[in-house]
Amino acid sequence: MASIADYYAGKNVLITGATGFMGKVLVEKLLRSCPEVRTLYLLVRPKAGQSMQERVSDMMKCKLFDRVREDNPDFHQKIVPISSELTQPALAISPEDVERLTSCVNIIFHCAATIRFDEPLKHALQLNVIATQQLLSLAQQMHHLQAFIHISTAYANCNRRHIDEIIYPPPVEPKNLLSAPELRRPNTYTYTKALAECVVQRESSKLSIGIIRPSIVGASWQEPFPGWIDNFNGPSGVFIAAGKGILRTMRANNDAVADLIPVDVVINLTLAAGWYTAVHRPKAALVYNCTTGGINPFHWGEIEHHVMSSFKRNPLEQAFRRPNANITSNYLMNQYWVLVSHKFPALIYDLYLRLSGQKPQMMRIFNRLHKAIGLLEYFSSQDWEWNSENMNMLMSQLSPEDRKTFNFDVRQLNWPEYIENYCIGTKKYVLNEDMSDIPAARQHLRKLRNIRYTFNTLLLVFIWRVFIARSQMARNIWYFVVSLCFKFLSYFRASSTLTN
Ligand SMILES: CCCCCCCCCCCCCCCCCCCC(=O)SCCNC(=O)CCNC(=O)[C@H](O)C(C)(C)COP(=O)(O)OP(=O)(O)OC[C@H]1O[C@@H](n2cnc3c(N)ncnc32)[C@H](O)[C@@H]1OP(=O)(O)O
Ligand SMILES: NC(=O)C1=CN([C@@H]2O[C@H](COP(=O)(O)OP(=O)(O)OC[C@H]3O[C@@H](n4cnc5c(N)ncnc54)[C@H](OP(=O)(O)O)[C@@H]3O)[C@@H](O)[C@H]2O)C=CC1
Repeated sequence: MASIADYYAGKNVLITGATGFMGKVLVEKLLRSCPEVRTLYLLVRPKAGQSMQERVSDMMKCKLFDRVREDNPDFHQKIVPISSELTQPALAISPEDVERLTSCVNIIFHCAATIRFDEPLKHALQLNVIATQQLLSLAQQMHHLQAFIHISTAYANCNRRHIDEIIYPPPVEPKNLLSAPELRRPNTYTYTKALAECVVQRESSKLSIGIIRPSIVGASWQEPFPGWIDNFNGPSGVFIAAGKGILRTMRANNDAVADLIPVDVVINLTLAAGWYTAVHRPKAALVYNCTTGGINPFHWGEIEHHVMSSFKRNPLEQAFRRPNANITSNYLMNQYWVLVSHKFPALIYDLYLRLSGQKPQMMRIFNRLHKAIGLLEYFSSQDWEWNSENMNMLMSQLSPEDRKTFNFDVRQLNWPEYIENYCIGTKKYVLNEDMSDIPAARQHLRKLRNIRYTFNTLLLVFIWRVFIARSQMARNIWYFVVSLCFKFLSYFRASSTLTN
């Protein structure tokens, strides 16, 4: 049987969502590990005043593509951007481009989606469901299509505890989308991704389909280099906020499995699934739960520990406070720490900003942070069990060489090392901070520690003074404690003089 790279040789690949986090890693890996691939057609929209060509050229200049650039400086010749706005009728692809795509595309990777948890339902449906339906219709017109790979999420069925590699009945009949009475999901994202799976499954008699369900996608593990990450989504924003000393408490279950999956693992599995689907043409859509919890579990409590110690070793610049965050599943305890460790320092800092003639901002930052954290807590407070038989089956189908090149064996993942690289990745690639500034960042943390000691001492003295001034009993206790200390001191001094 052909190896994965041999299969992709000479193939025309269509990718949606190529400018996104996972799309970029997919494009990079295809170009690097399948150098004979013919053309990558990327459906891209103009955005923020940039044309689609400008966006794609900028993307290819990014550090992520350094290794590909080294291997083949002309790699951009294989990339053809196609203008498309997925929320428009017929995906807003010009008739000439439709003609071109239908005559040559061999495999489709559909990554585009809105992944915001607070997306208005109408827009989430438009992009995650209706655009998927339209892409499937386009796929059916393609004369040489061999596989359609849809990227879903492991949380599409998060209303269940145990999740098999099957498509469950939709939360509502997709045809009656806009009259949905209630979501029965924590957000519009998971709801619309569940609907999209049904829409995809319904075409599986006409197309060869694979559905990839990653859990919480994090920084790269190994490829193209460890720790690559470019956004604040999911845990990345939480890690950064904790590393900056802003986030000190969050509601999460220490003992619940943190089902993080490195982005390169997801992409390797996706490419392998594309190969398998095209070569074996399974009769029904195969679903691949792409998760770590059942294979190499790691828990939120352990993540907290490793994130904190990593940011103490490699601090972020200009931290607000020393990184020291705790997670708790207790609602009241969390509320207490929110008050003491978030709101109180924010108030004091905003007061300082006001007094120094600057605009207060900390309370606003905390309000946004609490909104974001509130949306994530559903996922960090409980666990799920995913069946990953198809992932294992796929691994068993790969040659030893492909198993190395397209490695998705998460049993080999060393979590502490991964988390360390992840935290360093957020520093280098999300915040664009230089590693050479670490000594200055450490110095800043020492300054913060001294400020805290001074503040705490002054606060203690102030409280005690107020207390002593008002209560005879407090004064008596104070004199008693002080005289006891003196007695102990003179006892130890006397006994040490005797022994000498
Ligand atoms: C106590 C700490 C210990 C650490 C250990 C414990 C860690 C527990 C972590 C738990 C994490 C659990 C995560 C579970 C997620 C599972 C989900 C299922 C997986 C998936 O299938 S999809 C991927 C997940 N999707 C997301 O994560 C999207 C969630 N985000 C949103 O929905 C919105 O961004 C949000 C949160 C509603 C905020 O919206 P809004 O206020 O409108 O802000 P913007 O998104 O427009 O962003 C504006 C601007 O701010 C930047 N930004 C965003 N977040 C942060 C941040 N945390 N810190 C700093 N800056 C941030 C953002 O990039 C934008 O910048 P621009 O320059 O682009 O304007
Ligand atoms: N990140 C995660 O933790 C997880 C992600 N997934 C799934 O993986 C896939 C990729 O996610 P991820 O890369 O993180 O998401 P990103 O938000 O980083 O990327 C989304 C992509 O979709 C494109 N897109 C959005 N709206 C449109 C539109 N109207 N027209 C054309 N393109 C559009 C974006 O293009 P543009 O640059 O123009 O905005 C971007 O390329 C999604 O299907 C998601 O559901 C699943 C599990 C976890």
